[in-house]
Amino acid sequence: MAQFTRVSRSVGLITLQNPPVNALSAVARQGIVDAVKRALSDPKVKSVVICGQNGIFCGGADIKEFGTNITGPPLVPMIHAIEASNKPVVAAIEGSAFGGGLELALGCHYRVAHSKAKLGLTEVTLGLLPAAGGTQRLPRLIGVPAALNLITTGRHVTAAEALQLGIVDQVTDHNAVDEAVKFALSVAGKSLDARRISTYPCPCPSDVDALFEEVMQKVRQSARGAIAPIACVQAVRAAATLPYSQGMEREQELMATLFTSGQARALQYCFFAQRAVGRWSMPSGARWDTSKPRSIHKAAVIGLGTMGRGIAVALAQTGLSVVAVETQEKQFMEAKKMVSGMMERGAKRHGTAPPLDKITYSQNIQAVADVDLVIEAVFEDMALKEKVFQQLSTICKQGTFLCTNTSALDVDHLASQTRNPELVVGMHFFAPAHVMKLLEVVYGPRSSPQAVATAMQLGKKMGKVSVAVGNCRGFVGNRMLKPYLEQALFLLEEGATPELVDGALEEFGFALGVFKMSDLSGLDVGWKVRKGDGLVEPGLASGPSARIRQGRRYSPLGDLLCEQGRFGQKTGQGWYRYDKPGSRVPRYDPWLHSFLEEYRTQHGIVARRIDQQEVLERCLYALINEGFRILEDGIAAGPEDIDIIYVFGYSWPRHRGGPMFYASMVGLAKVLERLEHYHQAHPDVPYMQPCNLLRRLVASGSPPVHKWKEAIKKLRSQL
Ligand SMILES: CC(C)(COP(=O)(O)OP(=O)(O)OC[C@H]1O[C@@H](n2cnc3c(N)ncnc32)[C@H](O)[C@@H]1OP(=O)(O)O)[C@@H](O)C(=O)NCCC(=O)NCCSC(=O)C[C@@H](O)CCCCCCCCCCCCC(=O)O
Repeated sequence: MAQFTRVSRSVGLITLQNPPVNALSAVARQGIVDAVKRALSDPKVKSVVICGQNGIFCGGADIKEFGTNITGPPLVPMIHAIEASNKPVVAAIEGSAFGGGLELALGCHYRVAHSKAKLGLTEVTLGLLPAAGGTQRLPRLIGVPAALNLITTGRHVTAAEALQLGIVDQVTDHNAVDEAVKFALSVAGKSLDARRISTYPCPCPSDVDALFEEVMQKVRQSARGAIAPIACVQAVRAAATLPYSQGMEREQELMATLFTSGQARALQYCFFAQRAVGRWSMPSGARWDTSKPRSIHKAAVIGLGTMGRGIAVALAQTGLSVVAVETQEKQFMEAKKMVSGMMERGAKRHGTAPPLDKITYSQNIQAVADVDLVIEAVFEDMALKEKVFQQLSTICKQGTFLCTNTSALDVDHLASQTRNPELVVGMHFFAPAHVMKLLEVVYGPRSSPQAVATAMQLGKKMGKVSVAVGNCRGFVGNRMLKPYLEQALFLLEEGATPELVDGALEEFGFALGVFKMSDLSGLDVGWKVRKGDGLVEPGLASGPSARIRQGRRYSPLGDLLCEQGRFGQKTGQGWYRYDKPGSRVPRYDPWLHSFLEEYRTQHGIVARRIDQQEVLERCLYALINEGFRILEDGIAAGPEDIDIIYVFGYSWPRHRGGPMFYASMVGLAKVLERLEHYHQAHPDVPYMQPCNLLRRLVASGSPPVHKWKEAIKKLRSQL
């Protein structure tokens, strides 16, 4: 797990060998300890280089070991031994040096990085802090403000930035190991007194208290309830105010609290879930590893509204040739300008050239005749989409994949409009499409495994986290959103306010509560869908039947707001009031509160006191219950798929691990009991009726979330 060789006569080369990322597992740590001992005791070795095999230095501690009984030599003394060595040790950093990997490099006396390498103390993203001396060495090396920035965000820095910050001593475009060996030869025999970072004083601004107070305030605001960033600040504060050994003690103390926390479990679950969703499977048995994607060189986007523009930019940024089609003159001219602007701003941020020449624009759909894949992004209207798919089926060359960016409509029905339904899949992007990381790839019963594999691969190329899901109304994300939104409206009817409901959800960790989010997306979007579903009845009718539609409880509150022209931010009024149309800061709206009171009086509802716990239980458990139904129906292959969709697409707080993980943390029996309670209280709300799968999981002893897939398979086979 760590190979020792002698190179250039006097350099001991230690190569970490733990594929795929050279994580510091117990065996790897033992390997390093043994190799270092060997290097230090070999009189022919005058200096040492540590590198990783296969072009990656080290991905840090082995996350799979967390939560198990950790054996093997601990990291901290191992790194101390390297730092204390009287022979110079040089880290040769290629690929990545993350977490414990960078901490290992900081224990070395010198660091040489390849120009393409990335470095970072990423522990905070896993609910931890850099506990192998990272919080104590980095501020001593680069100063408190820069270290705080890196440690509290887990941000990756390029080799160039690392050089500028002083994290590395040299950056090379050549082979980093060869360069590190040359470097090691040049420093052999030199004094190491000034190279042991733990002995450095911590460079600190004069008013430490004010600095940390300010940083803590900022971190608390952006952490949305996550505890690790706060512990990171506390640990760096120890570096700034205590001698190194006491700082190390504080680092360990803080790590001990984080290490066993539910948040760390949730964040580490998300890390693995994000990778697991790439290993997709379909109920037909088709899988990621047996389905070969086709290469896409040229793609088209049909419809250059908000979504189409974002998709065109995202495609062009991957280097594909893109044909962007918009048939309406006014929209066409506006879209061309907007798309160029979006690409220019993106390029400026990344310091690259905008890929303007990658896109050709046309007002004629015939322009897509020779593309390999089309993404239709016209208005969300089935009749219009049907027409587009019929046209595409005749215009496009043989074998072109036809994708729809619908957010809820029936992908299989669209496939039925074409000659080759096996080439049709949904690619559901989230707005803004060139920014949001999530992509739902929706397969219908006739979609071929190759079409799914191609869409998944294209998503990956676009930098998206792609999740393959089955075809149903709203797919996974929007289907689960419906009961969540519905509960929020029922709570308003019963006595809550938008401020109370949003406050509870934001305290839980959502970036925006449900009403602020609705104002942002536009209330008219859902209104149009409800009209299409025959749910909207104009006017403020009274009597018990006014709040029943299609045999179930219905709240017309959203419809009533839309009738008043209150569409949210864009009209300056929605669930909140805004200073002017397009403003983003929601303000308390006395009109809305009187309107709610009037509404309750009209319907004979006596407002009652609703607390935050009821808000969370009703909104979140209704959403989770639908998640179980989705698993039961086979629309999502496993809980990880749902959780990743919610974390990346719906701002579910990552430190809570996604809705299904959260349910497992709360306890399935508790979720079931609360759903039963609310269903009894509201028998006319079918979403509150506990799903069979949830009942059966509870009956089978509430297996942990990573065993649900297996349990569901078993339950299915028993039917
Ligand atoms: C490295 C990457 C950038 C590579 O990306 P790439 O896209 O190439 O590949 P993948 O991401 O797909 O990964 C491939 C494969 O490898 C798995 N993997 C990746 N990293 C790790 C890892 N660190 N450990 C294990 N496995 C890993 C990944 O899951 C994939 O496999 P899969 O089967 O899932 O497909 C990228 O992978 C990446 O970013 N990795 C994570 C980097 C990272 O964040 N590292 C930090 C790790 S945490 C750490 O280092 C902590 C340190 O500070 C050490 C602290 C010492 C702690 C000691 C314990 C103290 C206990 C104290 C408490 C005591 C309590 C008490 O008192 O009782």
